[in-house]
Order: sequence, then structure tokens, then C-alpha cells
Amino acid sequence: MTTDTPETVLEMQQVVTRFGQHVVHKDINLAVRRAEVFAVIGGSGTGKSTLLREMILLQTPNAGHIRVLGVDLANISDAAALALRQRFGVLFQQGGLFGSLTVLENIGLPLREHRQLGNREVDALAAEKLAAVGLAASVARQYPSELSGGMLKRAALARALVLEPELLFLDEPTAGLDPQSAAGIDELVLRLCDTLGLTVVMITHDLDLLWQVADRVAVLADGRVQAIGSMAELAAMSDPAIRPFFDGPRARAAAAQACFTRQETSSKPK
Ligand SMILES: Nc1ncnc2c1ncn2[C@@H]1O[C@H](COP(=O)(O)OP(=O)(O)OP(=O)(O)O)[C@@H](O)[C@H]1O
Repeated sequence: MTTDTPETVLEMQQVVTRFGQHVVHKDINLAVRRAEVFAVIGGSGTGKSTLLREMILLQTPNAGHIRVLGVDLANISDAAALALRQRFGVLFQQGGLFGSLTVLENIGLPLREHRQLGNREVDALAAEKLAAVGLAASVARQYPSELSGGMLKRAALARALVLEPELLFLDEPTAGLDPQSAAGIDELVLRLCDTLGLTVVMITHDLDLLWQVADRVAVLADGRVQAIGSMAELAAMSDPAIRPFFDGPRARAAAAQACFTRQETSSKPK
């Protein structure tokens, strides 16, 4: 049967999360479609990181259903969880690279853990990913402590991509970066999505990243998803839970820049 409905790669239904008496998620419902960049935004403490941890099997909600790549996470066996983890990549906010390993060894680590490959093959595949994220070949021999913040993010992204995931999770991918490095990450995420057909789920406060990269954005507030739409659709809403992301000078500057970039792109000869 053919259908025009986009395939759902991640789904949360009626998810409830509590820490003691504190109810963080009252009723979370969302669906991420294949090949889209889906962002989750919300004020501090609204439960974005907790939501991400639930999606990547680091935490279990108190109630509700989560399906990732067609797999129901409720009562998932250890073997099924191991198999599923190899189908998605995660870029953690702090990067999570091992300081005692070179960049190439860090990138190759998931291959050594999960694939039966020789050292040369592992190094070759890791070097491929190093290039794919825009890092020079000489960076391979460096240690994480020798890299800038932007380079660290790229190296960590290369490691998240090395098992050729279908789904990529990004936790604040531009946090702590200067504006130029952050803009480089925006472009990189866009390019990777285009070339690899990845589905991306990201948490970010970065308005430029949201305007430039996100296809759809879910706004989290008061334990629920208040709205889901493109940034342009959300910007047109008057809901008081949504306005803070679009009012104020920084929000307006990011929207204006996005509008300018779109005009530039559409006026370029094809
Ligand atoms: N392990 C935990 N034990 C107790 N409370 C927790 C735990 N993890 C998170 N919380 C609480 O749950 C709420 C949501 O936390 P979470 O880190 O998911 O929010 P967030 O939206 O990602 O915040 P921020 O944008 O500030 O990072 C917070 O009130 C936090 O204190």
C-alpha cells in the first residue's frame, strides 16, 4: 500500500515523568518524521533533557509509550536495547570524548565495540567521518584537550556518526561556542541531513540554529507539548507559552537573519 503520510521514526504518547512529588512531564505527545530535523525547546527545567534521556534509553518514564525506529521501549530486553542503540547516534552536550584517546581512536571506538573489523578498517572509517565533519586529517592524532570547542563538537559528532545511524540526537550542539563556530555547526548539521538523509532530534536554546536548521519545533511548557510547527508557524502564534521564544531583540535578530538567508539562497542561480 502506498501512502503520502511521512514515516514516523520516533513517537511519544501520553508520557508522564515524575521525580518524587515533582511531575516534570504530565502528558507528552509527539511524533518525529523520517528525514526531518525536529527540535525541542522550552524554558529551563521544563524537562527537555529528561525527554531526550527517555528517547535514548537512559531513563524510563513513569507512564506512557515511546517507540524509537519501530521499537517499543517498554520492557525492552537488554539485547534489543543494545541493537537499537547501534541504530542511533548521540552528541552529548559535553561531547563525551575520552581524554586519554586520540581523536581518531575516539571516533573509532564504537566500531571496535560493535563491529568485527581490523584496526586498519576501523582507522579508515574513522578518518572518513573525520573528513565528513570538516576536520583536517592532522586532527586525527591530536587529543581532545588540544582542540577548540567547535572542533570538539565536530569530533564528537564524527563519533556519533561512525556506525552510520538512522537517527541522530543532538543535545545543545552549539552551547558554549562562539557565534562563528556555532554557525559552522548549523551548516554542518544541514549538510549531513542532506547527504546522509538523517533524522535529527535536537534540544537547543540557539535561535539561529532553530531558524536555520529545524524543520519542526516542539514547545515544551507546563509538562506538555504546547505546540509543534515550523519556526515561522510558531512565530505567528499568540500563545503566551510560545511568545517568549519570538519576542525580544535576540529572537527578532535570528528571525531576520533566517529571512535574509532564505532570500539569498532563493536568488542564487541554480
Ligand atoms: N535525576 C533527577 N532527580 C530529581 N530531579 C530531577 C532529575 N533529573 C531532572 N530532575 C528535575 O526535572 C526537571 C527537568 O529537568 P531537565 O534537566 O529535564 O530540564 P531541562 O528542560 O533540560 O532544563 P535546562 O534547559 O535548564 O537544561 C528539573 O526540575 C530537574 O531538577
